[in-house]
Amino acid sequence: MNRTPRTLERKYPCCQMHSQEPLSYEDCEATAQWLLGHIKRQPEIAIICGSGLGMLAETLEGKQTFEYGEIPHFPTSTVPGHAGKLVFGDLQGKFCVCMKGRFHMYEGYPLWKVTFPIRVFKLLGVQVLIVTNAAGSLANSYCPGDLMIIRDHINLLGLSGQNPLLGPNDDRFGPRFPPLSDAYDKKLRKMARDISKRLGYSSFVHEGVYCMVGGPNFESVAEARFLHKLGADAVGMSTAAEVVVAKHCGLKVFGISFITNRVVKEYEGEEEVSHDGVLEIGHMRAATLQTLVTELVGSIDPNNNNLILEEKEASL
Ligand SMILES: O=P(O)(O)O[C@H]1O[C@H](CO)[C@@H](O)[C@H]1O
Ligand SMILES: Nc1nc2[nH]cnc2c(=O)[nH]1
Repeated sequence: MNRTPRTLERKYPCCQMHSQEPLSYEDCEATAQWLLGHIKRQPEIAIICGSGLGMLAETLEGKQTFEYGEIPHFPTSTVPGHAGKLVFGDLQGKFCVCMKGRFHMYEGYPLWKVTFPIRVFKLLGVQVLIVTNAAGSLANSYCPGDLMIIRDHINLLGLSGQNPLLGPNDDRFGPRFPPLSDAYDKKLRKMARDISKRLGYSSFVHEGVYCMVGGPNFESVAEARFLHKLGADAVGMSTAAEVVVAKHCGLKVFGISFITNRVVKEYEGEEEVSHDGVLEIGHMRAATLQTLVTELVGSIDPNNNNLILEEKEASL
């Protein structure tokens, strides 16, 4: 039974989504077919731009842009810093699709809706997913403006029963019990580390563990200490659910966090985090993330199981 008050539904259309069944394989196919009917060829690499990191999409050549609202079954973006546009175009000679804005559970979307675009990407022919996000640092050595290659994640929502794969499994996407021990591709991580070295970025590019929480509030001091003790180096409100769905349907994944703030771990501290602050540092300092991701895309051969373009292998 739908218990969402009608006035709420009118104001926040995403509230309606809670009452719907997850979108089916056929719905994903319908969206993919609609997009394939409008684009020149199948994309090989998908990139999700995190909060305030959408400028990467602007660097694609021969851009074709779709508002989320015009794409069948697509949710709409409601968060500042997430433009709500799907951009197709060439980056370093690879045909890419960029989400300029992602969806979050705190917007009122169930996780199957948050992750719907990933399955559409798979059906479009995408082989590699690059996820980016804005995150707060828990590791003492990280500073705002640093980058963190994601080695692994703690999916706090998943551990407590909020998983995008809940419900009947459709084997056409992937297995009922997908393994997640190699979620963030080892070769892509090594490539990114090597590229960071070559670019002279090593002093501010780390590799660590991202923790996904539900949000929308930022962490209390006790929560921040708890997450740090759990083994998380950075925390945010996205990414892990997308990666679960990407791995389920067989995509290779690379993830990177842009550290926008230190998470407050001391009661005496004066710092206070805000979304405006997150966006501001993104605008000021995200060029390094853009350069690293662009170089990585240039080094990937999505059709080679080894993932590395042969001519680039020597220079890495
Ligand atoms: O993860 P992305 O979408 O980059 O955004 C991060 O920034 C927002 C908070 O400022 C939250 O949505 C958090 O998850
Ligand atoms: N949960 C969480 N998300 C963020 N996104 C950007 N910074 C933060 C943060 O400090 N905490």
